[in-house]
Amino acid sequence: MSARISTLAWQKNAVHLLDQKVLPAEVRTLICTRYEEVLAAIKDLTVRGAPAIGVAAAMGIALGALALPADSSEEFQKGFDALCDQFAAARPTARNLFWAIERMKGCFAENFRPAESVGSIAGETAKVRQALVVEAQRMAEEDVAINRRIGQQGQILIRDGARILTHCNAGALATAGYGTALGVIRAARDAGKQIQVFADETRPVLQGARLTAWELQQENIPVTLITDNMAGFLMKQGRIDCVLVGADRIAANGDTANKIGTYSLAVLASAHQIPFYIAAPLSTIDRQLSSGAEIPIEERPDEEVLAIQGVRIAPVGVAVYNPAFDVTPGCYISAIITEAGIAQFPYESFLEKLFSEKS
Ligand SMILES: CSC[C@H]1O[C@H](OP(=O)(O)O)[C@H](O)[C@@H]1O
Repeated sequence: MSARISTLAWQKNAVHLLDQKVLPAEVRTLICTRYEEVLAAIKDLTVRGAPAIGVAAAMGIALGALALPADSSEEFQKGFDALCDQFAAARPTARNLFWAIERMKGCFAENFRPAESVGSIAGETAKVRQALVVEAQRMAEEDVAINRRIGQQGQILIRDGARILTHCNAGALATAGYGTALGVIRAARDAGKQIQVFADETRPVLQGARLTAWELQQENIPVTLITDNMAGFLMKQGRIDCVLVGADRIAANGDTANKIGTYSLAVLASAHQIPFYIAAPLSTIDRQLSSGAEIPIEERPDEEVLAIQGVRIAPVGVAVYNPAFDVTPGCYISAIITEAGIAQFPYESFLEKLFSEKS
């Protein structure tokens, strides 16, 4: 077994982030001592993946709160709210980012009592600052436990000998550990099932080629790298038994936003009668959205399409379109695997049932 991949960690009032921009060529940790560094790391994909950016934002907010000026209760509250607003603007699609910020706001509200006098402000804010650190660390631990439960739930869908196609990276690197889609793969492996994975390279920034292939190799899980345009050919050859991917935001009707290219895979899987599975924690589900039409789709810098790891591959001046996600309608999704159980179409009722059973 490889050493556990440490995607992110809180250590001695600093946030340690495995720098995913340089994997697999280099295994480098970015040590953030200021919240601005965590914020920048979310924006530039140093840390990425819906659950991972949620936990990273929580740790970034806790880090920022340690340095908030507090000459008065109002100043401290305003500073905290501004911190949360900055992280909420980092990336628009992953529901987990906003879910994590809401958790941190709840922790603040639960622990902060406006000081009666200037003299007591220090004591008041010290308590809140520590509570936020504890909450961020708790979210990281909870995420790993949730992913393990997703793995246990989902592995029953994976037969012995299964050939699984995955897209992007929904592994330990996209979470606080263990992974969602790759968590199901780990659980199936641990249940003694012989599986093999086909990993889409996932343009433009190659999370599949650089991250999923590397992550599975660390644990000797058989993985074959393919380019994104090969998936249909393998399905036609009868070499894929199921598609298994993560998610960034799931609407109440099961419509799911995930890395660009996921929708194409879902349509191809449907055309070939291949099961198409989403693995995601309940914190990815946005019950306020009735359908995927309302999910904000992030558009990212042209440079991600124009170059690969800094090497230009397109002519200067060419127009670029770079949506980071697409939305797969629930009718193309065979099952949504969560820590509370497996939902199937029609998703409104199934997902509501999972939430009610969890609470
Ligand atoms: C377990 S969620 C992983 C999810 O996030 C990825 O997007 P990005 O790498 O841009 O953060 C991708 O959509 C994955 O499926």
